[in-house]
Amino acid sequence: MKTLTIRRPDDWHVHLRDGAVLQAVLPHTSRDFGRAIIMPNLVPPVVTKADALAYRDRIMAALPRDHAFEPLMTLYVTETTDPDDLESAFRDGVVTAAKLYPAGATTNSQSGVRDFENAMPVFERMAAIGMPLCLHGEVTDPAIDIFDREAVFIDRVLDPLRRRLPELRIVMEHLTTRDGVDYVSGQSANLGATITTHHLIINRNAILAGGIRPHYYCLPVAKREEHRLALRKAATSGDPRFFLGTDSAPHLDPLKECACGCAGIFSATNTISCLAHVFEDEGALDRLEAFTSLNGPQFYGLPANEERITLRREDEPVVFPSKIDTADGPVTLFDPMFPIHWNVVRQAS
Ligand SMILES: NC(=O)N[C@@H](CC(=O)O)C(=O)O
Ligand SMILES: [Zn+2]
Ligand SMILES: [Zn+2]
Repeated sequence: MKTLTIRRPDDWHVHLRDGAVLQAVLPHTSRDFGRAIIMPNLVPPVVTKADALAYRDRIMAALPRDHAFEPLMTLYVTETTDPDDLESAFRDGVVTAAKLYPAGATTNSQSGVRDFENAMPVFERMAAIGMPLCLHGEVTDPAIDIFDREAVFIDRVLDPLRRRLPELRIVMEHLTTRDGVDYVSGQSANLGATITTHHLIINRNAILAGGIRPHYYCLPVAKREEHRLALRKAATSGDPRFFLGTDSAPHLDPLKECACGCAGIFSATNTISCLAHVFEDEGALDRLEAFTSLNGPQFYGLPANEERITLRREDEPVVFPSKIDTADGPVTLFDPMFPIHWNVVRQAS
């Protein structure tokens, strides 16, 4: 039987939410991942050091006792973020990065930044103290086609910001296009990108296959097949600029299965199994560890996890639940639409 042992992965972009959903989804992340960058787009968002401390406490309180997991907190940048509070949160190790949402770009981004000029003092402080900036990289101009919003963001926002503040460390989150892969590949320093599991597996057809399929809708929206292929090449290349950020983003089923469904795909439960399938398909199982466990810590200046996990290729497909239950209702799990044979071997606890 085929097995693969790798350093314990980290998730460099995850939504854990709060309350009953946090309680239900956290074990799915903390079981397989050693650390994760925790997105701050709660309602209201995590904007101050005090908010981040309180949210971290709620996460730790929800953590199963036998899971060793470190949440790496982030602050949500607004036009009124206080650079001193942000610096203090970073220097005290309360937060690892700050997250910028263009206002209106995605779920709970209404408190985000409208005019980037107003966030420049925050970016300058971050550059000075070496604090990474995570970007939701899509323009919000309604005149721009939704499938072009990432590529236009790179031209209009990311590249000018990089020229103005080349020392600012930036992560282009959930990259979805060949344009993004090409841009990141062409930069020599201070730029990395996360790639989700689902963008390596689906293209935009999945959202509209025989009907509208809300559980394949996320932002940035999945693009054409040529973009998926570029993402697969980047993720499986071993290039240290690309690393895993699952963007596992749970929404209760009724909020997705409706006339104006929320964006977000919940994938924490089967992400590692899906990734092993993708890397095997690409003949790159030997580079899975770089993508899931080495490149991210290297970008963030952290040591790789010392623990290991073992994956085993089962003869029979591994069965995952189609939904998980929370006290607030069900959340549908990402279905990759192929049989999954790779399983994370669970240690008896
Ligand atoms: N990715 C998504 O489709 N949704 C995320 C927000 C985000 O990461 O943009 C969410 O919070 O639900
Ligand atoms: Zn986003
Ligand atoms: Zn996200």
